[in-house]
Formats: sequence, C-alpha cells, structure tokens
Amino acid sequence: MNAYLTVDAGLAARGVRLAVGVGQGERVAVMGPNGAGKSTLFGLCAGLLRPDEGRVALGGQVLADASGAWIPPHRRGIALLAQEPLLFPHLSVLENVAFAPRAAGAQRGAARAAAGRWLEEVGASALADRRPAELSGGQAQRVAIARALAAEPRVLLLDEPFAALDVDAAPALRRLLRRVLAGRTALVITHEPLDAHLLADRVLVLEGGRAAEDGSTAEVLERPRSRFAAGLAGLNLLQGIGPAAAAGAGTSRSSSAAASSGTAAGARISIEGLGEVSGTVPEGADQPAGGEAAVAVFRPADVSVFAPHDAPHGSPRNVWPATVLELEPRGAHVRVHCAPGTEASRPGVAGPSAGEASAGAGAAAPGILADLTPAAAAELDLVPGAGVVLVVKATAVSVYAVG
Ligand SMILES: Nc1ncnc2c1ncn2[C@@H]1O[C@H](COP(=O)(O)OP(=O)(O)OP(=O)(O)O)[C@@H](O)[C@H]1O
Repeated sequence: MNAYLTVDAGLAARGVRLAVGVGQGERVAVMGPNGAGKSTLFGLCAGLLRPDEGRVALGGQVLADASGAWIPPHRRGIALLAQEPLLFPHLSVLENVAFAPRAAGAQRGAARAAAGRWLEEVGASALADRRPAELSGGQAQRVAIARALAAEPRVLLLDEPFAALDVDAAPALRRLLRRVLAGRTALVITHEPLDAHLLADRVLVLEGGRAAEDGSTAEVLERPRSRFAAGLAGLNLLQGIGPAAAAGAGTSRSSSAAASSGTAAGARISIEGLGEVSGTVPEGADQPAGGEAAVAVFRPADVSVFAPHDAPHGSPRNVWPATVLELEPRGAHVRVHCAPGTEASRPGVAGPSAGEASAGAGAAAPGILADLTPAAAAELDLVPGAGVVLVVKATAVSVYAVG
C-alpha cells in the first residue's frame, strides 16, 4: 500500500483489526455505528493506544508496532481535535494557541506571532485576550482548531467536530473546516453524510472493528455496499445473491446479457424472504454473478404503497406484500417503515412467514422504507400492522455485485 499514513494494526481486546492507508493530502470521513472502531483507529494513530498486532506508520516512519516500537504522541506530528474543545482554562485564547508552537520549541515571541496568524485564519482574532470560560461553544471550537493547526501537524484527526455545537454554530464552522482542511491529510469521524461530502474525498465505513466500505465519497454514498452506508445516504438496501444461471442463458452471466438487449443493463438478484428483485446495473458497477453477494438499492421516494386489493400487476415492477411497522412524519412527507411479507403472500413472490415479518428490520427479511405524501398516507389509512403492497419499478432499482 503506497500510503502516507498506514494503519495495518489491531487490538484483539477490542475486536478491532484495521488495514487502512491514507494518501498525503487526502481527507477521509470515518463513519460507522457505535462500537465500530472509529475511536480505536484514532487512538492508534494519535498514540493513545498501542497495537497488539501489526503497525502504524506515517511518512515511512513506524509510529508503533506490536513488537514495542513507540513514538510518543507529542512527537508524531498528529493533532487530535476532540468533540469538546479542551482548552487550558487558565490561559488566554492567544496563549492556548501559542502553546503548540512553544511546545515544539519556538521562542515566546515567535509562538505568539504564529498564534495570532492562526487566530486570524479561523476568524477569532477578536477573542485573543479572552479566557476559555468566556467563549461560546462555537468560538471555543474555532480556537481549538487554530491550536491544532498551529502545531503544524502532518495529520489532523477530528472526532465529530460539530457534535458539541448548537445547530446555529455548526454551518460557519463547517465552512471554516472545509477551507482549512483543503490539501491537508485529515481523518474526520462523523455521522453526517453532509460532512462526508463537504469535508472528505473518501469515506471509510467501519463495522464490527473492520473496514466495511472504503471508496470515494460519491461512490460510497451513491452506490453503497452495506446497509449502514445505504442508511447514511437515505437509501433502501436489500442484500442478496446473484441468480443461478437463468434458463437458456448459459453458465456465465456477464454484462453481455444486458448489452444484447440493447437497454440499460438489467439484472435480477435473489433476496431471502422476498424472492427475485429486478433492477438495472448502474454504469461502472458489476453485474451480479450467480451465487455471489449482490445488493438492490432504491430510494424510499421510489416505493409506491397500495392497499392489498389495488396493487398493479405486471413487469417490469417489483411487487412485495408488506406489513406497516411504523409511520414517521418528516415534514413534507411521511416515511413508512415496512416489513416485507404477509400471510397472504402473492403468487410468485416468496414472502417471509408472519413471524419473520413481525421481527422487522434486521431479521431475515430486511425493512423497507417508503416516502409518501401525508395525503397519500391518510388516504390509504395506514396504521402499524396494516397489510400493504409495495411496488418499485425495476428502472428505479440499482442492482450490483458487492462480492
Ligand atoms: N476503553 C475500552 N476498553 C475496552 N474496550 C473498549 C474500550 N473502548 C471501546 N472498547 C471496545 O472497542 C470496540 C471499538 O470501540 P470504539 O470506541 O473504537 O468504537 P467507535 O466506533 O468509536 O464507537 P462510538 O461511535 O460509540 O464512539 C467496541 O467493541 C468497544 O466496546
């Protein structure tokens, strides 16, 4: 791996084993559910944790390895910006920022001059003489950013930089970070897809202590491979497998099947509890192969909901009986959470048993979200437990291999 920062390391006690490379000047959004290993990744980089497997290296220098090599945190050239600003309460804002160049050996005057420049950079010059207790959350975070940058770090680690801020303070800080992170090597833990788009070139999704997805921000959020990333992007994602070789289609299924039809590459995948799902293979994605892992991805807004007796028939549509689990008002629309399957499953659509359906999302049959107008939801008289039929056109479903 030709990377500037390399974390090919693990901590067995935490069930974390990561192999991640970050290029110089690359900005990576680190995302994942609670306990996925995001903080552990930061701890390994910053020198707060020692790996018991593998190594962490920066610019060709080993920072830590399982055999005991160890560069202490303050000599790594890695700055960690925590959720809380963590300023020294007894120092002025200027002195807080000057602390980093001072610690690196700069003379007092030079350190204060550098601090002044960084405060200007983050738009906080007017705060120079205040104490941290006299700052708002947003102001304190600006000062913390100036202090992190004043250390001239080789790598900047930001742990949910807006988490502790008022919603009002976040947009300005987001703009500031977008500007100051340009061209820097940075990792940002965030739960916000917006931040992944604005602050990062790449998204790394961790799940269960492993990297589950790693790709350009657009790729991961527009063509997710995991349910977690699909959820971030506000998309439905059903996991399945490519079809067994279709009758008469030979054994090798490739994009030639679609190419020969002269239309967008169409494909079907099999989903446990739902049966076959039809969709199209997006440009650049891989055609699902027989028996290999594949996903079907579609927007909640593309899911139509019908009363059971009103459902339209015929291809090229996906038609799934389902049970309403929950209605979630979301301003201009209502998000309907559904579990596919009812006792009265339609012929040709293999629904899960009622028991599976009531287990809801996360069970064998995954949950499906549909966005309706409030008027449509009212007209259908939707309530939790109601039986419905979900219909999604094949053209609205992306299917692709994720193996
Ligand atoms: N101090 C600790 N001691 C032992 N195990 C820990 C400790 N902190 C975290 N873990 C475990 O290590 C694993 C990774 O946790 P980590 O804190 O890195 O996840 P995270 O993605 O940062 O989660 P969150 O979003 O909740 O902060 C989890 O299984 C967690 O339970």
